Amino acid sequence: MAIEYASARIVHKPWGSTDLRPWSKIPADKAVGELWFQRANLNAPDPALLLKMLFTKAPLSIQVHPDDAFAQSIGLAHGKSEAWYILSAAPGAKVAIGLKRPVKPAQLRSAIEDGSIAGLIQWRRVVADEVVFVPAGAIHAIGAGLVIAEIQQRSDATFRLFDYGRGRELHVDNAVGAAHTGPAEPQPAEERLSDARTLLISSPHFIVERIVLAPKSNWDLHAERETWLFGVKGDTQIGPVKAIAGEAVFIDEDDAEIKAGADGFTGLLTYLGPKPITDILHNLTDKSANAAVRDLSRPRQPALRPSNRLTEARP
Ligand SMILES: O=P(O)(O)OC[C@H]1O[C@@H](O)[C@@H](O)[C@@H](O)[C@@H]1O
Repeated sequence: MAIEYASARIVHKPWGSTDLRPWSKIPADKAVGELWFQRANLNAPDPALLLKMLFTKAPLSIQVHPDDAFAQSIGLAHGKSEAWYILSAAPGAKVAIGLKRPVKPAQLRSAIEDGSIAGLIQWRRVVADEVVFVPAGAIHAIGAGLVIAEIQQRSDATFRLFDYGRGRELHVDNAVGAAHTGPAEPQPAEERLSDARTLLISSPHFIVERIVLAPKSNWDLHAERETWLFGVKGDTQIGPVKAIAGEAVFIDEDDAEIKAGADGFTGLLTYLGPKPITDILHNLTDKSANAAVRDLSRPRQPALRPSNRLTEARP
C-alpha cells in the first residue's frame, strides 16, 4: 500500500533547458532534459511505468524504441511504448512520428547512414494539452520549445538514427531491426468517460486519462494497481500529500481521498493497462455523478483521428 509524493531525479541532456519554470523550481545550472519521477523510498521496487517531464531547448535525436519481442531478442526485459502530454509549446513547436512514405529496411539503413532520414520523418505542429501516442517501433523525434509529461514503459532502450552531429552514438542495426518503416498509425481518439474523466490513451501497457476536478470537490481514488497522478493545473491534496502542477504522486494498492484546490485541479491519471478501469475514481461531492461514468467493461466504439489532424510542419 502506498500514497507517496514522487521525488524528481535530474537527467542532463544536450538538448535540455536551464529554465524549468513554471513547472519546476529545481535550479539548473547545466541543461536539464528530463526529470524522472521516482518513489519516495529509493529502495522500493521500481514501478513498471516511468513518468518523466521533458524540457526541450533543441531537438532530440531521431530515434526508435523496441517492442517487447525485439527487446527480449537482444536480452532486455521489455520494450518501450510511450505517450507525450504537451504541457507547453512555443509557437510552431513540433514533433515527428513515422515516415513520410514507406521504405524498405535497406533504404532506411542508407537514410540513417547518409543522414537523409532527417528529411524523411513526418513532422507536425503540436499545441498545449495535446496527447501523442508513440508505440514501440514508431520512428519519432521531439522538436525544440516543448515541455512534455511523458508516460512510458520503464526502459531506457533508445536506438538513435540521427543526432544533428552532437557526437552521441547511433544504433543503426537495432534501429533498422526495431523500426516500422512507413507512416505512423492514426492517433487514438480521446473518449469522454464522464464530466471529470477523458480517456486519452488505452494501450496494453498503460492507460492515460485527463481528469478535471471542480474547485473544492472531493473524490476517492481506488488504485488497485500501480497508479500515478501528475498535476497539469491547479492544486490538490491526495491523502496526506499535496501536489501542484509539475508534481506527481504515486499510489499503489491504496484508496486515496482527493480534494481539489480552490481553483480546481487538472491532472493526468495513468495506470497499468491493459484496460481502463470504470470505478477508479468516485465523486464524493456529487455521488449521483458516479452513475454517469461510461461502463468500460463494454467495448469502446472504434474512433480514430487521422495522424495528420494537425497542421503539418516542415522539418
Ligand atoms: O536520445 P535523446 O535525444 O537523448 O532522447 C532520449 C529521449 O527521447 C524521448 O523521445 C523519450 O523517449 C525519452 O524517454 C528519452 O529519454
